[in-house]
Amino acid sequence: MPVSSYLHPTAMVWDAFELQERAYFPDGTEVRPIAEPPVLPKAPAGLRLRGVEKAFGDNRVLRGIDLDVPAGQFVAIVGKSGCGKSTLLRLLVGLDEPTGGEIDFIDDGGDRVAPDARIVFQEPRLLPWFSVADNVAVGLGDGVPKAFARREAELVLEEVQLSEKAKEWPAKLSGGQRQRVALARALVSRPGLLALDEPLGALDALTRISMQQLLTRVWRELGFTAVLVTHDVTEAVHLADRVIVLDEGQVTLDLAVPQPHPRHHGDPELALLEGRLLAAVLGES
Ligand SMILES: Nc1ncnc2c1ncn2[C@@H]1O[C@H](COP(=O)(O)OP(=O)(O)OP(=O)(O)O)[C@@H](O)[C@H]1O
Repeated sequence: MPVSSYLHPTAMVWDAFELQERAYFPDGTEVRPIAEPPVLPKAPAGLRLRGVEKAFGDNRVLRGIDLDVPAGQFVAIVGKSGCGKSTLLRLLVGLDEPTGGEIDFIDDGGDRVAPDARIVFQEPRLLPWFSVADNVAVGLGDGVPKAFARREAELVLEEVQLSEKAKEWPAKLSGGQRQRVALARALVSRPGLLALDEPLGALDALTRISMQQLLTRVWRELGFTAVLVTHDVTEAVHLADRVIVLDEGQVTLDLAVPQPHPRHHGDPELALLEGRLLAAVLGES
């Protein structure tokens, strides 16, 4: 039996790439040596939440969330401090379990698919003893051949416009650049869903605007589903197709943002939406 013929085809391509050996698909055809490894093809993953609850002891943080997010949509979640935004995000990416209800990942046709999500936090959480490229490759997990991981890291660093820093140490980067590395690490496995927990919250105003533009571009190019938690309603309406307001663990407003990209600061229609959102967050509507 040909070596590796029991492996998943993608794994065989990795083998061929890493070991420069002959590898075969299950039908016996040889895997051609590849100069350029493929970017992992992934479809966006939509979400279906039904009656999602989360309690910490007596503290009922999420109280029956029902939500449908179509594959490829960009959703922002805003709300007062402590209303449960980060808790909801942690449930979506599997960092915590709901105490009630169901969370399903779905495809375009509404069929359930395997959970496939990554998260970016406010702090980049990079490994200081790894280069930028190696930090990004961490996002592919263990057991991936080094040469393949290196190439994928290079590709995604190009997407976040940081190729020239691939060999640099994280300590040598600016705050915005570190956050771009964290974004690249989350995207390198081409997740179906990207969760963003205040990822721009620690950046200065100008860097924040350029990161918003970068996020929009990367989302449009790669096509994943995005769920962004932010305190900033201006940021929410600039990035998202739809903004959800959470209050005491319940959805109190679900607002579409139909404006096409690129969106401009000072756009009066966006300002109107910001006003509605702010009123809802403050409980004035
Ligand atoms: N691991 C935990 N154990 C106990 N309580 C928790 C835990 N995580 C969150 N909470 C509680 O859940 C509530 C919601 O917290 P969460 O971090 O989701 O709010 P948030 O809306 O993201 O707030 P912020 O905008 O300030 O980040 C808070 O009362 C918090 O104390």
